[in-house]
Formats: sequence, C-alpha cells, structure tokens
Amino acid sequence: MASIALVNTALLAVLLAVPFLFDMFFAYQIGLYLIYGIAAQGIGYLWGRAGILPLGQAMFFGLSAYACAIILLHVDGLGLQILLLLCVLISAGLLALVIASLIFKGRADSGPFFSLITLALVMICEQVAGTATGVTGGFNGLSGFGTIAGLDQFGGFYYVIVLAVVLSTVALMVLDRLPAGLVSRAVADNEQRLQLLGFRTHIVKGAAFALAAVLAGLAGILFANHQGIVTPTSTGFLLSANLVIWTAVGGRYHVLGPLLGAVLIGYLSSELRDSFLYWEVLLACLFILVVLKAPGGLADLVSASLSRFLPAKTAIVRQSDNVPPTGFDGGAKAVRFDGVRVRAGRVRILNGVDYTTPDKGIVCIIGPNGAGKTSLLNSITGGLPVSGGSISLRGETIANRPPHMALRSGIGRKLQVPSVFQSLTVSENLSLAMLAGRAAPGDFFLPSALGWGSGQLDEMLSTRGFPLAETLDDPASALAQGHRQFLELAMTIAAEPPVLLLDEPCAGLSPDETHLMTRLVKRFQEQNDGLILLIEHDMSIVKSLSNQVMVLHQGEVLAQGTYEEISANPAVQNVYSGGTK
Ligand SMILES: Nc1ncnc2c1ncn2[C@@H]1O[C@H](COP(=O)(O)OP(=O)(O)OP(=O)(O)O)[C@@H](O)[C@H]1O
Repeated sequence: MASIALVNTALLAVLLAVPFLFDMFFAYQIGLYLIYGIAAQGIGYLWGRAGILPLGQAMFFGLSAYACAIILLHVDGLGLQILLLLCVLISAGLLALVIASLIFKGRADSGPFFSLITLALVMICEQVAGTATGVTGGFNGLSGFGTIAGLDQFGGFYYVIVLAVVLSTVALMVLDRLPAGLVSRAVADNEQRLQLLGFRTHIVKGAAFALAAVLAGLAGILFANHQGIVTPTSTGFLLSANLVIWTAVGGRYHVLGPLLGAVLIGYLSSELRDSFLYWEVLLACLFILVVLKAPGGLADLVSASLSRFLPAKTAIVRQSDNVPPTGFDGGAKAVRFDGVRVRAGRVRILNGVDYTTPDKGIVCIIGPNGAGKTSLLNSITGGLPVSGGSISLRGETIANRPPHMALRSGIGRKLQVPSVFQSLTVSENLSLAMLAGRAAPGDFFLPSALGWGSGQLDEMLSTRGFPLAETLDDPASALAQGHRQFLELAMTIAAEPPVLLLDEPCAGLSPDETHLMTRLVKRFQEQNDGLILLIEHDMSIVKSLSNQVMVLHQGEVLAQGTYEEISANPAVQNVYSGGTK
C-alpha cells in the first residue's frame, strides 16, 4: 500500500501544480482530458485486467452526461442534485450488469460478442440522442446549465476533476491488491480454470464491466459540468474509439496508463489536428504499432524505468488461522453413472456408461487412447453435455450443469494439460485456490484473504522435493511443464474437495517426480478420506495407487475390479496394452 500512497501523492502534486506552472486556461484544457482519462481507466480495468474489450463506453459517458444536464437544468438544491447524480452512477453500473448478464451468462469466451454488442449499443445511443429532440435537444444538444454548486468552469471546477482523478486512481490501485482484483486478472488469463475453482465467471466479468460503466458515468457527469453542453457526439462511436486508442497507447495494464494516454494523446490531438493535416493518420499508425509491438503501452516503458524508485511488491504471507472452512458435505461421495451417453455432432463418445464408484478410495480409469476417459470426467464437471442417462452424487443430478457448480458440489478437477493462471505468480495461483469454496462475497475485499493458507497446503509446500517452494513469486508461465502439474494439483486440493478428478497427473514427470506425485495423491486421499477418480496410462502407477480400476473401451465400461482382477481379465488383455514409465 505504500506504493499507492507514493504514486497518488505524486499525481496529486503534479495535477495541483498545473494551474501554477501554466495558467488556469491550460488547466481547464487539461481538465477535459483528465475527465476522458477517468473513462479510459475504466476501459483499462476491463480490457487490461478482465481481458474484455468494450467498444461502447461512450454510451455510459453520454447517458450520464445527458442525465447530469437534465438534473442541473431542472432540479434545485445541491443536496438533491448530488443524490440524483449518485443515482445516475448506480444506474450506469446496473445497466452494465444487465447487459453483461445477457452476454456472459452461460457462455465462456464471449469477448468478441461483447465488443460487437457494445459497439452496436453505442451506435444506437448516438442515433437516439440525435433524434429524441424533446429530451436531448437533438443535434444541438442540451446547454444553458451551470456547474454543480456554481463552481467556476475555468477555475474551481478543475480541483473537482483532480479530486475525481485521484479517487479513481486510488480505488483502482487498491482494487488491484484485493482478492476481487486478483479474480478479475484470473478471468482474463484462464476462465475455464476459474470456473473449475467454483467461480461464476459471468459475475466476475459483469462486475468489471459495471465498474468501468460507473467510471465512464462519473466522467460523463464531470464532462457536462466542464463543457456546459452535451451533444450526441458525447455518446457516440468516435469518442468510444478514441477512449480505446488512448487506453491502448497509454497502457491498459497500469492504472495510470489510460490517464497518461488520454491527456497526452488527447491533448496533442486537439492541438495538432488543425495544424498537422496527417495527425489522424499518425495516430492510427501509433495505435497499430502499440498493439503489435508494445501491448503494455507507454505506461510499461515508464514503469520499467520508475520501478526501482517504488517500494518492492510485498510477497504474500500465508497463515492458516481464522480461515473459513470449505463446508463441503462430509456424507457419501460415490458417483453414480446410469446409462450415460455423450455425443459431439455425429461422434458417439460415451455409449451408455453404467458404473457406481466406491464411496472412498482411489479409482483408476484406464483404457486405450480415445476410449472416452477424459470425456467421462468432462461429463461430470459440465465440459460436455450429456445427451442420455444421468450422473448423480448423493442422489443429486450433477450432469449438464455449468462448470462452476462442480466445485460447489465438492468436486475438484485437474485437467489433462496442466491448467493454471500463467500470468499470475505461483503464490497468486494458490491464493485463488484457497478462496475457492471458502470466500464469502465480503472476503473478496479483504486484503488478508489473499494470505489464506491451510495445514494441507503448508504440508504439501514443505514436502521434501516439492518443486514450488522456491518459486512462489515467479509467474506460473516461467514454470516447467512438470512443475505446473504440481501447481495445478496444489490448487485443486487447496479447496479440499471430497471428490477429486485427476486427469493424467503424472504425464510429463520424471520418475522421481512421478513418485512424489503418487505419494501426494495418496496422502491427500488418506487425509480427506475422499474419493479420487484418476486417469492413468502407466500400469505401474495404477498398481501402486488404485483401490479399484475401471476400464473404458469405445465409450463403455469394459471391466471393473481390483488391479489384480483387471490384469487377469482376458477381455481387458485383449484391448488394453499399458506401458510403464
Ligand atoms: N468435443 C468433442 N468433439 C468431437 N469429438 C470429441 C470431443 N471430445 C472428445 N471427442 C472424441 O471422443 C473420443 C474420446 O476422447 P477422450 O479424450 O475422452 O478419450 P481418452 O480416453 O481420454 O483418450 P486419451 O487417453 O488419448 O486422452 C475421441 O475420439 C475424441 O476425439
């Protein structure tokens, strides 16, 4: 938090010095681009953190500006005006939530839809603003209203803008250091993993959009006061596009980047547009260059040179006291498959799987390549729609549910190709996993929740030979493939799910690592007294781990029993040939 205080004190000092170093008219001009900068900061958060590009933020900007103009024109009394303006901001956030739920609910990877729909919405808004003359004043817009509290547009109002800029910067920087900010970054990185940790990702994306909408709304309100006129262009596509360009050039991964982009590029544009004929072409080329060569924008370059003057980021310290329990049902864990059929187009993947797992222990699922093993686990966690039959846990049907529901029923999942949050550090990956199944909504705003630990996680991290203890502050992308297997295992068991689905956890591991992995899996099962379904090709691992073996062949259960029974089964010998590591 020390770096936030330092950066914002410096920002405040620079902005307060502007009227003294230059003059009040220059401060007025810069004020407009600081206002745009607040809207751009919202885009930076949505695009840079949550990974979704909005193309219509001027919709919230313009609608709030119009609403502010109407309030200032028709409502008397400062208190009531402020109350109504707060309602405008809340409405902007709620409108964003409604749009987000329509776009994101039930769909992962809906980023391109989101961009196109927000683009269409802003075009509609501009059209309506131009034609609904009775409300908006048509193309002439609304004018003739003063600033709130009668502040001087060319004087005192600049300080209101500075206050808003510093507040939005502090808020976004603090958010970045909270679990809520970490979850936003995680959704951009690996939505599927976040869902398998039990997070409703459509709510995460909707919340980020609502925040960006509130910031755009705040900017719109400031704009109406600053300009004294609101026209359809303030809710148009061109402003939306400019906000995106300023955000990209300034740097979408840093809170100050969009502000820098808006002030620098926006102000230069207004100054050079008339005197330099090809300014727009130059700006377009700059945008393309940044997108291709420097996706972090100017802020990345600046922060690289300033980083040595800022206090170092503090490492996450983990503690297990006062950490909420996961609260999973300690009852029966047997998973029951009744005639489960799965198809993808014309491909029949599972052809009527009938099988009931034991209540606890390790079940190894084996079978030749393409037998349907991964698909069987996908049908449990919602990755593949089940077209016939049913899957149940404790009598509750669990097939055909959204993926985030699996962990909520106590089912953890490790995927075949290790699935972690590559852009986050190992520690941050573990923090997200510790939040899974434990965090109440309020916990996402508690910095201490990032340091939640558990006895089992501690024990795993301190196990001799466990490869992650020395790399906690490294990004997961820097880990070797095998080490990512251990990270994903640690993340999956952090939530202590009573049912654990492991898809080839030993793939790509050395013999020593394989030995460690099997020891960890066995220990987790014993400590939790739960059920583990584990897909494995290596028969020596199957032999050492399994309490029961299930053989899948061509989408059906070929045999089940102990390792010895399965090894002696002629039908299995006929179709299945396993290797050893
Ligand atoms: N979404 C899908 N669309 C089309 N075909 C699919 C889909 N998912 C799986 N399949 C096909 O279903 C069959 C079973 O695949 P699955 O990955 O479940 O097999 P597996 O037993 O896990 O194989 P492996 O041991 O190689 O991982 C394969 O032929 C695969 O190509």
